[in-house]
Amino acid sequence: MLFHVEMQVNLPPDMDPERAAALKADEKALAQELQRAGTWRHLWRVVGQYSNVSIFDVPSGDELHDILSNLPLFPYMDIQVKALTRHPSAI
Ligand SMILES: O=C(O)C[C@H]1C=CC(=O)O1
Repeated sequence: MLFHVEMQVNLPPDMDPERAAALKADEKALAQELQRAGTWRHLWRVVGQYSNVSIFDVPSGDELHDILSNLPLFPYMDIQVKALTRHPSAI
């Protein structure tokens, strides 16, 4: 199943910079592992925002929830998910 996921990152302005850098490095490593595995199909930056638009390919919403809730930045993100299905006019 494909899912369209928007993640808005809201790190507290007073977060320790070393803690923020460590979270971002951990997030990057996991994001790249999931991309290599074909699970995180697309990852795009939204211009002018600390947010991304992503496409995930996972068997179920439960599995997507597990992945998203285990992201290091999860406690600091607002996430919106849309399940996708094939458009009848798509070629
Ligand atoms: O930067 C972001 O959009 C948040 C998150 C998603 C992938 C990653 O490395 O960080």
